[in-house]
Amino acid sequence: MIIAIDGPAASGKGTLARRLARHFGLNHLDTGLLYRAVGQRLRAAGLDPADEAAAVRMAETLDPTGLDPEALSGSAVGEAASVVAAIPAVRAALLDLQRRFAHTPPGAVLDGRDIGTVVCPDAEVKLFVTASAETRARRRHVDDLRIDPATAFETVLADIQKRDDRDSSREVAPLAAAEDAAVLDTTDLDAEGAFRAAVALVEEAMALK
Ligand SMILES: Nc1ncnc2c1ncn2[C@@H]1O[C@H](COP(=O)(O)OP(=O)(O)OP(=O)(O)O)[C@@H](O)[C@H]1O
Ligand SMILES: Nc1ccn([C@@H]2O[C@H](COP(=O)(O)O)[C@@H](O)[C@H]2O)c(=O)n1
Repeated sequence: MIIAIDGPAASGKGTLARRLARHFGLNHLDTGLLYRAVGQRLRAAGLDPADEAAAVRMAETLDPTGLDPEALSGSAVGEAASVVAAIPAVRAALLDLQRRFAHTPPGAVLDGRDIGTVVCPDAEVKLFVTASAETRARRRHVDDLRIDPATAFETVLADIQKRDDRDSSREVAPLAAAEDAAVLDTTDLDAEGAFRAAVALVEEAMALK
């Protein structure tokens, strides 16, 4: 079984994907980490994330094993990831490995922006996880305060909105719900409520197969 989970920044898709993978005995891939790793490699080399040739080189030579979510967290890396993710050749370089992961037994939960639309259009289950920008920023602000206690809520909200705008408006594989995705709005759900709702949606989708 392949479960595709897409949604905007800080919507809770990663949290949900990890729990669903555990619950259904599937592998899990946070595809945002791939774009974050490319962005981070460019930053570490002192290069501009918009440098297309360098970004493609970094994507083509990326070792996807052992990426450290902690080291790749943070808004600066997220911003760089969003810039490299708008480059079609970067996306092309990362496509095969995502598909291979998805199709490796026993199956997988992948979360990102284009899983249901591009990476795994034939996924048995597709969820589009969302929440209001203010709610998402409040959740991410809690994360960011642990790294920098001086982080302002308004900065987190502005970063999220900027990233959403870029991810939704790019020409290739924009952030969008697949036509056959079930939309799960978690604005008024805590993580446990979102998980229960998602399990029900997965079981409903599988019962129809
Ligand atoms: N339903 C929920 N209610 C409250 N907090 C939540 C909920 N789901 C996730 N969170 C918290 O919100 C924050 C963002 O969640 P998470 O990292 O899963 O989002 P994401 O969509 O994967 O983010 P990114 O786009 O950065 O990959 C985390 O601190 C997580 O614990
Ligand atoms: N399938 C995906 C996954 C991610 N991106 C881009 O990477 C950025 C960081 O992703 P997070 O999930 O870790 O926030 C994101 O803003 C996207 O630009 C993508 O394009 N496709």
